[in-house]
Formats: sequence, C-alpha cells, structure tokens
Amino acid sequence: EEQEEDVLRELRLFLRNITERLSLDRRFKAFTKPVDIEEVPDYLMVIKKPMDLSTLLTNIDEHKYVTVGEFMADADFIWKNALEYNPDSDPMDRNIRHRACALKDTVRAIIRDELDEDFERVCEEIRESR
Ligand SMILES: COC(=O)[C@H](Cc1ccco1)c1ccncc1
Repeated sequence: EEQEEDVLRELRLFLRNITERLSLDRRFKAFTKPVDIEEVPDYLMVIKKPMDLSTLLTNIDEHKYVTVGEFMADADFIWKNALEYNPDSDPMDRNIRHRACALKDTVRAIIRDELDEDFERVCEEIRESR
C-alpha cells in the first residue's frame, strides 16, 4: 500500500546516494562503467555476471531492489569480478584488486554506519509479502 511505496522510495534514495558517492571516488573509476568488451574480448567468457556502478544506478531507478541485501548482492559482483578477472601478480592486476577490496570495505562501512537495522527489516517484510 502507500506506506510500502514510501519505504521503497526512501530505500532508492539511500541506495542512489551510496552509489553516487562511490562513483565520485577516484579509486573506483574502473568500476563506474561496464568493462569494455571491445577492449577485453574474453571478458564475458570469464565473468558470467558483469556489474558496475552505472548499472547499479539503472537497477535502482528500475525498482529492481526491494532490500539493501539485494543491492549488496549486485554490488558484490563488481569487486568479485575484478578479483576473478585480474588475478595475476603484475602491478596492473594488483592495483585493480586493491581498489576492488577498497570498494568492498567502503560499501560495507557505509551500510554499517548509515543503515538502520529496523529499516532493512521493514524492507525484508515487504519483499516476503510480494
Ligand atoms: C573492472 O575493470 C576491469 O576488470 C578491467 C579489465 C581490463 C583489462 C584490460 C582492460 O580492462 C580493468 C580496468 C582497469 N585496470 C585493470 C583492469
């Protein structure tokens, strides 16, 4: 009902704010857009679910996420894909993996510091009711 739509509108505002803050962080530039398949032709053979910050934003606007947990599951693909596709010991791979780990830690810290547990519980009740 109307109150549920108010909760989900607030969820989208929270998730947009997080995603936009991450997109402004220079460490995460490589994560802002989909990996360029013309630049990396084998990417989709290795990575089954590409994800990036611009796609998270599109998903939010398309009302894909009803809980923070669902958003986190997609956000996790961004850094997990980077660790998987860039495993080597050369400086380029090490650099993108360091940024991937920083992204993982930053998302979790923001949610720990800024998400009210009771709000997420209300979102989960809405998800279970649908
Ligand atoms: C999330 O970004 C990536 O996984 C690409 C993979 C990639 C390899 C070659 C071109 O792009 C990347 C971008 C920048 N620095 C390292 C790797």
